[in-house]
Amino acid sequence: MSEMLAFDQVVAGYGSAVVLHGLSFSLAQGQSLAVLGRNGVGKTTLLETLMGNTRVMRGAVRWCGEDLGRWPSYRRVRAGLGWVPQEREVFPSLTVEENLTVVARPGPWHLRRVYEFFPRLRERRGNYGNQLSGGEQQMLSIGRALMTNPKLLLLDEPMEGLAPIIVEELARSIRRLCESEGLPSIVVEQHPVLALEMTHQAIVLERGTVVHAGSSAALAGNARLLEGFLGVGAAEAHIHNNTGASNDSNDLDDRLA
Ligand SMILES: Nc1ncnc2c1ncn2[C@@H]1O[C@H](COP(=O)(O)OP(=O)(O)OP(=O)(O)O)[C@@H](O)[C@H]1O
Repeated sequence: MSEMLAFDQVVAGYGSAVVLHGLSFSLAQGQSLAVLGRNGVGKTTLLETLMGNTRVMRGAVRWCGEDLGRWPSYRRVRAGLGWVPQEREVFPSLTVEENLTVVARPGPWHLRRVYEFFPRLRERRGNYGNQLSGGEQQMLSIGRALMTNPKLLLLDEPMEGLAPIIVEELARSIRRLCESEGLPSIVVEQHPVLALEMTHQAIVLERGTVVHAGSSAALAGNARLLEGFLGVGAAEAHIHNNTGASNDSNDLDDRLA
């Protein structure tokens, strides 16, 4: 499989502060990646570096064979990087529909298709950004990234602060984007079990470097590694298995409202 993305010995940070210390990994075309690690190890900084928001001191970031070098963020969006920031950054004084159309770029994703993918957004099309629940805001943030017609979605803790039933629904949507719509993601997540279920490959960061890289399925099945790298014990798996992976859409509607 050909390479889609590679970080090659990247040293990067903010001002004089170095956060990524020679970080390397590569991702093949069509593959989704979970980026895992404890607090403050550089997961968000990896995404910020991909979007051109950090100072890269050494190394290279290659995207579809091109060295991104000093490309500004807007050029990275045009090249196919779809940024879904941790803060969601929905425009509060624009309607759902205006939030979507204001960033539209030509391609297979358009308003109708985004509404088909997230019917909830169609129902809320006339509501302002600040009138939405957390789950709806996250759908809008992902929908807005889809409207830029990306080749890769960058999701920074997409499940943060959401109710378990919404988390499961969003996880299904993100999986569906990759499996049915051919759109892979990089998922930065605090919940490793969930992130591993949503992705093909996984890397674990410690102090700004990669300390483990492999398939998500293999890591999910290795309790010793999970515990060692992330402190994830049987407790999290138990909690996760009880988050209500329900298909009850009425239940979901209630929780989204
Ligand atoms: N804009 C910034 N300026 C200076 N330092 C920053 C900035 N953003 C993050 N950092 C520092 O970089 C380090 C890594 O932060 P980062 O947000 O990438 O970690 P993370 O793995 O995503 O953690 P978390 O899960 O807590 O979000 C931290 O020490 C953080 O304080």
